[in-house]
Amino acid sequence: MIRLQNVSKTYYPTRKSRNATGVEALKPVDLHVPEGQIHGVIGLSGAGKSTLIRCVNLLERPTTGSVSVDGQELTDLSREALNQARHRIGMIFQHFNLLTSRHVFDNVALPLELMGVSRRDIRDRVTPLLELVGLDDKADQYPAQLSGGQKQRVAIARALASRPRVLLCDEATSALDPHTTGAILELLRDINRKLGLTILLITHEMEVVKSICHRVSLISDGELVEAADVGDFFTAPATQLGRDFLNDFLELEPPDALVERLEDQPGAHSHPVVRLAFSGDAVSTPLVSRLARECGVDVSILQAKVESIQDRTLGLMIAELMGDAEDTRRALAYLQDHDLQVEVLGHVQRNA
Ligand SMILES: Nc1ncnc2c1ncn2[C@@H]1O[C@H](COP(=O)(O)OP(=O)(O)OP(=O)(O)O)[C@@H](O)[C@H]1O
Repeated sequence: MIRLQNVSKTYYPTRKSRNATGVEALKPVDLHVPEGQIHGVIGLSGAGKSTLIRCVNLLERPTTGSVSVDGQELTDLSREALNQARHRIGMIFQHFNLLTSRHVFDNVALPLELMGVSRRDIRDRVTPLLELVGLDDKADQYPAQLSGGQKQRVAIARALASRPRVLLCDEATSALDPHTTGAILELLRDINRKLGLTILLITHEMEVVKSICHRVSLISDGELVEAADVGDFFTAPATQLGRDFLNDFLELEPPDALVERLEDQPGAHSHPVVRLAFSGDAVSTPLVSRLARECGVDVSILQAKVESIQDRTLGLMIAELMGDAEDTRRALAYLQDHDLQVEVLGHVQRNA
């Protein structure tokens, strides 16, 4: 449904300064979001998320590459044809971008007015949309009279007015409290299911990815460095940045007192400290007793938790494996053989 090929964006100070050094916000990226999927792009501030999503509806014109939405190449279109094509691409923003002088009904009606739709057809379209987003009793209120969550609901209804095939969400919940964020994400999931709408969203919050995305891409310094189904990403991120996002989200870091004692290299009397992630059958395996029985190592659990990521269960643990060098080596091999993700955080002297 959305296909970016070789899309890059360099910002130059002025239109005529292409020979000057610009800011390379997006390096050439490829991205494919199939119909009906919710795809999240996550990254740190300044990574290029907004630039990427704004290239999809050409709010930013890419410096290179092709952008195709619903089978239509957008970069070749005339201004008028592009305006037509944009009716099929709704967008919502972090700060809602509502017109303060129009009440709720007229905010939602705006794109239809611009399309020249009759007043009667507008009523027939806007009324069920307000019901869909749960604001049918607020039609005559002004944005200033609404909460943040309600404003975003108006923005969602407005984005849906032209019956788009695709919805772009630019940090749509970043200005909302956690409870309201949950409600808006629930609404987006509902819309995705009911209308079969394809959604591309950008966020810096793992909670958003965990709650509603089917697939996620990680953006860093203008590059898409990792892409995975959400269950896989939360179980075994492929990059260090992915692991950092996951660990921050799960708040699973070794205690500070232990970090200070960690050494990179094993010593004659040190033990490895490991971070383990396990999903599927491994969650219900009596791991600790098996390591003791089969490998002869004792396991000191420093932190552990179990998370539900959509339909998967993810177990996480930080543990010290205590035994001689040969036994701990066997224990690490045992864990890897049983499909656990094992990261050795360092080594700690037993009697330090
Ligand atoms: N109009 C612009 N002119 C010049 N540089 C820009 C422009 N817009 C963005 N940039 C630069 O491009 C890079 C990527 O910015 P972008 O806004 O896409 O990142 P982001 O991941 O959305 O960040 P944030 O989460 O903070 O909004 C940054 O270095 C930014 O300073």
